[in-house]
Amino acid sequence: MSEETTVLGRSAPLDLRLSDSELETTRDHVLQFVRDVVSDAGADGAVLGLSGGIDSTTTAFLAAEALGEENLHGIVMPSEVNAEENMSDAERVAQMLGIEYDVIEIQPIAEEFFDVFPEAADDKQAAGNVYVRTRAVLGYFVANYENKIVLGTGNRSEALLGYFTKYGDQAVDCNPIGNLYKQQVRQLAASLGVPDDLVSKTPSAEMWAGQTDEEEMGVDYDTIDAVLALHVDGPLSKAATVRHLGVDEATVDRVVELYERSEHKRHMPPAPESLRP
Ligand SMILES: Nc1ncnc2c1ncn2[C@@H]1O[C@H](COP(=O)(O)OP(=O)(O)OC[C@H]2O[C@@H]([n+]3cccc(C(=O)O)c3)[C@H](O)[C@@H]2O)[C@@H](O)[C@H]1O
Ligand SMILES: Nc1ncnc2c1ncn2[C@@H]1O[C@H](COP(=O)(O)OP(=O)(O)OP(=O)(O)O)[C@@H](O)[C@H]1O
Ligand SMILES: [Mg+2]
Repeated sequence: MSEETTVLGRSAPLDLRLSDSELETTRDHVLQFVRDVVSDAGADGAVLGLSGGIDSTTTAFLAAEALGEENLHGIVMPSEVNAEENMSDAERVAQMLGIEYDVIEIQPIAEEFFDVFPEAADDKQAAGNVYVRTRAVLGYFVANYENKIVLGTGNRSEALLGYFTKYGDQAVDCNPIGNLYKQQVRQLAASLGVPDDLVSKTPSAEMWAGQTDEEEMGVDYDTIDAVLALHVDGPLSKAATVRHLGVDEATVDRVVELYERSEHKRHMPPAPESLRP
């Protein structure tokens, strides 16, 4: 029933790759999007966090092309939970593109938060979110000063699963790759000339040392993408999705659970309806 497809050297249950012409159209569409957001804001370029991961790398490649490397400012923000290799990859990306970048150590900033509320300092989710939100504050600090916008790096898979920190890495002005599933981000990255080791790197939020997205969510991205495309975004029922992909029902349930319970992250904070008394 299920047909295994190899995508960029990986085995994927559903091949979501774009054709060459679709890829070119998508690239042009994203480049125009970035230019429009910056010019509509009357901004002088954009700032983004560089993590050495595929999402920020792809976004940086696209934005450098859209805006010119002189108008893109990268910030690498290491903490004690970041692997050194990722931080040096982040610098490598900035150097490859020839963009201005700063390295800002955020451990001392996070420590201030941990010191003033030590009860939460050992809670890896709560503490991990402090690193993420600290980066957001710094991104806007630079953007305000330089009259730039903040580029987000969220993709469609993360957005639908709520796999981001509310008002953290999602606190941005736009998400250029926000309509692409993770599998398609990898494909676009490869077509843009992103080095293979970055294209195939294991995704990690790095909120704590050794974290990987797939381990935390309990499902691999290729399966997540397939369930999202067929069932959450698409028209297939749960049973048809299970049959088509050859996955068990619990896997589909898990993806749907992540989608449903993160609904609040995809909306502006609600207020009671106006009673107009
Ligand atoms: N139903 C509801 N209606 C309104 N608000 C609701 C809510 N449920 C929770 N909340 C609020 O949301 C908070 C929880 O959300 P949040 O603070 O985001 O925290 P949470 O979702 O618990 O953690 C963030 C998740 O995103 C992942 N992440 C973060 C950053 C980057 C990446 C990456 O891929 O790089 C991944 C991270 O690994 C973790 O799994 C609660 O403390 C509460 O304030
Ligand atoms: N140490 C860091 N320094 C600077 N920016 C960071 C750092 N960690 C995370 N970020 C920012 O937060 C974003 C969200 O992280 P996320 O892990 O989802 O993306 P990624 O690292 O680019 O790719 P992947 O999901 O494959 O690991 C990053 O793309 C980057 O913009
Ligand atoms: Mg990452």
